[in-house]
Amino acid sequence: MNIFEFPKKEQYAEILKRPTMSFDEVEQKVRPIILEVKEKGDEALIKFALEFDNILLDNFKVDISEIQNAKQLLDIELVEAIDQAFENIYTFHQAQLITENVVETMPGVKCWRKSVGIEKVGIYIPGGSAPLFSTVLMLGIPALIARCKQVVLCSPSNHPAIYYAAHKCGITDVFRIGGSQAIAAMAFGTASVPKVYKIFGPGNQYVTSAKQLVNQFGTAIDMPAGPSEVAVLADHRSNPVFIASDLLSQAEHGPDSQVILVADDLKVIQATISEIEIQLENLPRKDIAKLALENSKAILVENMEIAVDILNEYAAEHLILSVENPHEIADKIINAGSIFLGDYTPESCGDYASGTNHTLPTNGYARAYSGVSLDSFVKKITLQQISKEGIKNLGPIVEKMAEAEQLFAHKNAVTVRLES
Ligand SMILES: NC(=O)c1ccc[n+]([C@@H]2O[C@H](COP(=O)([O-])OP(=O)(O)OC[C@H]3O[C@@H](n4cnc5c(N)ncnc54)[C@H](O)[C@@H]3O)[C@@H](O)[C@H]2O)c1
Ligand SMILES: N[C@H](CO)Cc1c[nH]c[nH+]1
Ligand SMILES: [Zn+2]
Repeated sequence: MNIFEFPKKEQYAEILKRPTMSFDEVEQKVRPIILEVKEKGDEALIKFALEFDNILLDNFKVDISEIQNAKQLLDIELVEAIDQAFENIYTFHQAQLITENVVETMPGVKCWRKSVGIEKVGIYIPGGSAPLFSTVLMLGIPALIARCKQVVLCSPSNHPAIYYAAHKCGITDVFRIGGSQAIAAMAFGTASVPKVYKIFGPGNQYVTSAKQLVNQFGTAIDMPAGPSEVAVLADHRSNPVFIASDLLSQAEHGPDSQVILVADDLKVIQATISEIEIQLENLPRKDIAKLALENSKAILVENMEIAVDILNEYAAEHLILSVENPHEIADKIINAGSIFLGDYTPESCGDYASGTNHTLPTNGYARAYSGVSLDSFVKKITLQQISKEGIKNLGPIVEKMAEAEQLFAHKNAVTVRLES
């Protein structure tokens, strides 16, 4: 992890570059996969499962009995942990249900909205290097609350915890398919896999690029949620043991993950880097984490104002504010997927069980995108009703505007009513 001391503003972009492949580079690999699945359906899925996942499957659909009986294969403590995480995530997302007000914009002109769950959704659960069953909860729970009628789940992993979490969320359409081919299968549909309207879920660069590509063919997506990243802001009083553990928690996701430490105290940076070396040795995924650390940076700044500038430019997926006054700093952050305040809020808690969603925008997309929430699974339909009194109040305004746009049929739709 290289240290950059007091960088100038014009150096920020170079220092904060992500280690991911360029969009064109990944797209070149992914586009042919997508097109082959579109054209050949299940036949292409069988070929790619063998090529990329080394599995020979003739049936991708997971038997319902495997989903119903998965709990029995899990250790009881894990079942209890999943159950509690389910409760917390459910509670946080259910609180996002809002009652829409009917707004009277002019006397007799009433406008309102209703939320409707997207009928058919697809959720991708990463499973290439680790079976991320927590992601089933993060996507399955809001889909359940939104009352999406059909939820299709694809994952390259057949870990029973994925199936147990799916069972808890009422998901029965589960397919053992991974990577960009899974995204294409859900976008276009195949003989085995139903076509959906919107695809959700994190994944590696191939998965993320595939989502962006199928979006061009007309399937909606949540957002680009690629290789995990975290930025930590520390000050003189931060605990290097805590910070090192937080940085490593995201570094272990994959070699293309990135972690960033910003601090106004060189001693804290140095102590954190030493601590990373110590903690790394005990991690089973230390080789992966080491590679991610090669892409990672520590930045020494003059003060917290500059730190905030850098963090807003970086737009981290996760931002931990391990500082004396985290609320004050959080108020100044405008670009981040999810913010963790104080010394006792490790990002891992948001990854699994505090309640917030862990499917978040990476690679700087937090400048414009939000993470997954209940809203991601619903459409808001606007409704309006205008009374006879209302058309008298609003009609002349619409007539005037329609005439100015030279759209006389528009004007007439009002005029015939005003004259009736
Ligand atoms: N942003 C978020 O919200 C978030 C949340 C959780 C995880 N993640 C990220 O998800 C990712 C999970 O990655 P993963 O690889 O473990 O699992 P994954 O399920 O995303 O990808 C595995 C699939 O990639 C495909 N693949 C592998 N090599 C390929 C190649 N050379 N060409 C084409 N396809 C190939 C395979 O089909 C395989 O099934 C990590 O990067 C992690 O950081 C992000
Ligand atoms: N940190 C990931 C989001 O970037 C989510 C996750 C799942 N399991 C562990 N972590
Ligand atoms: Zn994580």
